[in-house]
Amino acid sequence: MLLHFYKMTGAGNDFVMVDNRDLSLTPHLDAETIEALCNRRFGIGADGLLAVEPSRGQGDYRMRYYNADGSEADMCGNGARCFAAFASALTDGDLGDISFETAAGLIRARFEDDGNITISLTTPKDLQINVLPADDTVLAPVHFINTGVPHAVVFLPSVEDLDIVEAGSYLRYHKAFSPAGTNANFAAILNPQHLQIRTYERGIEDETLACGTGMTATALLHAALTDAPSPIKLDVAGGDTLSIGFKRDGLNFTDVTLTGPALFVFEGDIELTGEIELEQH
Ligand SMILES: N[C@@H](CCC[C@H](N)C(=O)O)C(=O)O
Repeated sequence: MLLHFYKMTGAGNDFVMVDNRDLSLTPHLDAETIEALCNRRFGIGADGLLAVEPSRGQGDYRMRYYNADGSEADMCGNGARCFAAFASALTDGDLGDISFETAAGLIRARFEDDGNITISLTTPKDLQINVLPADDTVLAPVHFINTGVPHAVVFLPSVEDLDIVEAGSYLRYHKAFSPAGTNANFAAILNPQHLQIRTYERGIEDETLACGTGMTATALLHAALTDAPSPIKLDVAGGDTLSIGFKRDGLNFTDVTLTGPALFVFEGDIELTGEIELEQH
């Protein structure tokens, strides 16, 4: 079977995008196939795959997100911006606001005049300060919040030279976060409203160049710990700077937004047996 796909990137977090509005792809979107499509040496190469599906009652569409290892996750922040642009383009949208269901809840997307996209996230939950103490691997106390998917967050004086795979995989598989595991974020405070962040992602099992729900988790925990006001900007490993907005009442956060880019990279067809045939333009 020949699968038509699009490749998009949200601040360096990259995705295979497929149109499954008629649900004809559903039998083909198994974990093994998704892992093969996301493989960077034998497939298209991506951190994950996003499928546009019909709404089941709430919103204009349903967003399905799969990590590069084929596991399905409840939410993806960078993916949600790419999903909004892709779904809007598929339906010749006028780039007006759209909304879509995710397993984490309803997400709204707004297309900004500068080309960025702002998504409104679901209300974060399970905020915990000092879940784990500093030790030889993570070097500072570990905090936690679920911003659609689980995130551990560690604030350090610098994240430039940190071994993210070592520290990230340690937290990702730590018994404190089992059985679901967690994504792991490491951030340095540049000024009260500006952070630098690096993220190890569950399901990719490596550092990614950006993680939207991870940026959100880190900004909210930073605000909870320091009283920093909204918005908070974050420099990500891919080179972009994104912005998190929120309202806060103590440790409760509402009206959480993530603003950043979503870009088309290329489109093509791939035979699901493995041969890639790119379209000529
Ligand atoms: N890259 C995403 C998060 C994707 C899900 C994550 N890997 C998980 O399994 O929890 C983002 O931009 O939020």
